[in-house]
Amino acid sequence: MTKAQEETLLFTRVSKSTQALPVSIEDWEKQAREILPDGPFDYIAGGSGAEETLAENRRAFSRWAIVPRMMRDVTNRTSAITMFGRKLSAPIFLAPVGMQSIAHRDAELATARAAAAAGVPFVASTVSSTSLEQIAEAMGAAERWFQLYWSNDREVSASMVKRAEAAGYSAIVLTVDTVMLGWKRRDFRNGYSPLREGRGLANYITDPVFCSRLAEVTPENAVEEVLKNIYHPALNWSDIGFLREHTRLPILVKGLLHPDDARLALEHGVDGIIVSNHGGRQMDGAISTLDALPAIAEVVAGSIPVLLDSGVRTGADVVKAIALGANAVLIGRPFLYGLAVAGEQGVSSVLDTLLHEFDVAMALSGSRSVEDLNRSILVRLP
Ligand SMILES: Cc1cc2nc3c(=O)[nH]c(=O)nc-3n(C[C@H](O)[C@H](O)[C@H](O)COP(=O)(O)O)c2cc1C
Ligand SMILES: O=C(O)C(=O)c1ccccc1
Repeated sequence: MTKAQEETLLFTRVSKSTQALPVSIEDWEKQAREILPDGPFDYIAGGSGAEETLAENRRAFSRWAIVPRMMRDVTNRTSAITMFGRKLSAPIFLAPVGMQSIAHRDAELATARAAAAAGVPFVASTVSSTSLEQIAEAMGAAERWFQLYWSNDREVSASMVKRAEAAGYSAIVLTVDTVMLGWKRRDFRNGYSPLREGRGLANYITDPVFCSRLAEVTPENAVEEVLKNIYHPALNWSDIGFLREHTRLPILVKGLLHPDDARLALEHGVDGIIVSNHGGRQMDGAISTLDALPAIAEVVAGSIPVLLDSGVRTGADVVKAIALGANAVLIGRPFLYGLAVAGEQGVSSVLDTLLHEFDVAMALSGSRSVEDLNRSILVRLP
């Protein structure tokens, strides 16, 4: 980029920022709080228990400082990566988030369109407000993965995975940290349960196997049956074998924090790991993901992709996670705040900011590519 081009970029950004849209995630969150009722806002923003892990996820990023390198000619740089043989424009994904209609009426369709436009992969949740086929249609050929919540009735799991494969999803993300729902005080206080409200039914009531299990397909019956399946404490490593028999797609497990579990994931032929504590919404008191990452990256040693989520908010956060061994990161709440405040445009704006921040952070830390980022530019603060 020439100096003139850079000035133009900066100038457009400055003139754009005179519009009403927020610039920082903190500001997006503030506006979302103003727009949304307490129930949905607290459901999105909150964590489980005393919300210690929720806070710890952010603190962990502050405990690492970037020690940037200079004089490295960062004119020609790229944030592109390759994962499962596919080229992605940046190491940034939208995390699976269910029931997006609680944030905005356009729900997942708005998010999926914004993701497709930005070239950022979208991970569709099992408990989406719109079906995986509708989401696929909104995305055209853009990269999408499907997140599976295991069902006790595993034929339901198999059916959803088959549908995802048919609808052009290119990986399956099995979430393993939610065998039951986390203990969320804010939701008890607000008496709020979007699942009970029937916000996450779309993939279930469009599923032939799921529907065949209902005496009659009514929203009430569907909600009861979903609640029965969402509680699946029997989930264990042997279930990976069952999934493998039903799909040719790469299988990632989401929610690992222990290096011994990473070892087991490799033994069971998993294709990728997402280091996650569910954004501090499941096991409160759990280790932050940034603290859990190095030991897992060491076990995996580059043999399969390792992704991280929970607390990623800025371009510098992305640099830190990658320098500590992640191949990519996912963001959850930030895009939801964008969605709540301004629908598709809000998600686009949050993504645009994060992608540019990452590019600037990479360049200013002295890196030309994602592969250039490593431990040598980080120090752990006392
Ligand atoms: C409102 C909400 C709904 C979520 N729903 C799902 C879900 O359906 N499936 C899943 O695997 N994770 C779900 N998550 C967890 C996210 O995928 C992700 O792990 C987490 O939001 C990352 O942390 P962050 O919000 O700090 O970026 C949800 C998170 C939020 C905030
Ligand atoms: O809210 C969540 O974090 C979540 O993952 C979830 C899980 C099951 C049903 C609804 C939401």
